[in-house]
Amino acid sequence: MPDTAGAIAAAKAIDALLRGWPIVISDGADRLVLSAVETRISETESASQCDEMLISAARAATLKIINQRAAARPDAPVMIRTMEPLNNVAAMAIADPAQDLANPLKGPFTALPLESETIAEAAMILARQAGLLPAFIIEGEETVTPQAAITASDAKAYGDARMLRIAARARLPVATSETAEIVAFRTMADNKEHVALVVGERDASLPVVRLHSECLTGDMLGSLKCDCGPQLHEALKAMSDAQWGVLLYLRQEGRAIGLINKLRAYELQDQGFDTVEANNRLGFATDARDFMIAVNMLKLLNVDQVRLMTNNPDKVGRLEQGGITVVERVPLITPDNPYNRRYLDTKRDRTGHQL
Ligand SMILES: Nc1nc2c(ncn2[C@@H]2O[C@H](COP(=O)(O)OP(=O)(O)OP(=O)(O)O)[C@@H](O)[C@H]2O)c(=O)[nH]1
Ligand SMILES: [Zn+2]
Repeated sequence: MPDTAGAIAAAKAIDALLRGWPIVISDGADRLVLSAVETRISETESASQCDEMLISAARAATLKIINQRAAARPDAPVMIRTMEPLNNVAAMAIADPAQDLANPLKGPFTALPLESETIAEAAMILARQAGLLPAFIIEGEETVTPQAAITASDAKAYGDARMLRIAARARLPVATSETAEIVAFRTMADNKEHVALVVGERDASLPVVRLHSECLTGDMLGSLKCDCGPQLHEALKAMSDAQWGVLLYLRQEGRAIGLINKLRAYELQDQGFDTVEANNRLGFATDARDFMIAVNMLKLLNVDQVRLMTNNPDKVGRLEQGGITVVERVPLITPDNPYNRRYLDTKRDRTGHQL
């Protein structure tokens, strides 16, 4: 059964974090009151200073802070204390790797024992779901009033792909096919409007299917840094050439770290890091996408066998795990250019793309 109460608590917590309000995350005996560094608003002067922060393992490694809790897993978030109280600007410099070159000297810090790894990890999940940098200020219980309360396990209920349903469908003639239908999905677990375009007339043949993750820069602005725009158009053309096909337009911008964090990753790429290193340095997984959303969209469309257009074997594996049979993988190779060559090389060499 989908966890409705958990999803509601998570949605409220994410909303509060985006507004700069403190939240409380609890887990059994432990609780932590925290605000996202990026949006934190301090209502009173006394609340504006802080000396404890929760940061990602990757960020701690970059700042050369060793997790001092012997039992902690190497990728567990790290709690730090600064010598001097910090204001929001100084806290942001600790949180954001983009400022490292301009502002290399930070600290000294002490790593504190992490009372609850589960709470710390829940905070990291909420930051990613909110599209915020995964860095938090620990607030004093007596100085702030939390605006949302959530348990660590509720954080994991957010985005539960099972809560998806078809909300609207309509004919949508497009440039590559006059017989296309758009199907929009709604989920109460997040506020993302995922969409499918069913191209052509459904028949007994296996559909060509493309899972396309949102890329504002590539899809809309013609960015040359990635292959998304050309892949989108190539896929639509392939679907009209075949008898029919289904394009899923998944609202997982930046491999699900959100547009702003993706642009932060671009800033790091301008400094020399590749797409994988940039994600990791920001404190995110290399690929944070949840393909169960795609699985459930296909099931709601009564599509359970596909010819999948992708170069990414991980997409094939994740669809199969969800119960969709990938009868064939159809490569989707688009021309490279001087701006996306390194990105494509990294996909081939580090994330197993067959390019
Ligand atoms: N975080 C991050 N996301 C990126 C970057 N470049 C592109 N993206 C995102 O990556 C996603 C690309 O998704 P897809 O083309 O569906 O997937 P893929 O894993 O490349 O696999 P293919 O099916 O072979 O294209 C989009 O959400 C883009 O916004 C980057 O440098 N950093
Ligand atoms: Zn792109």
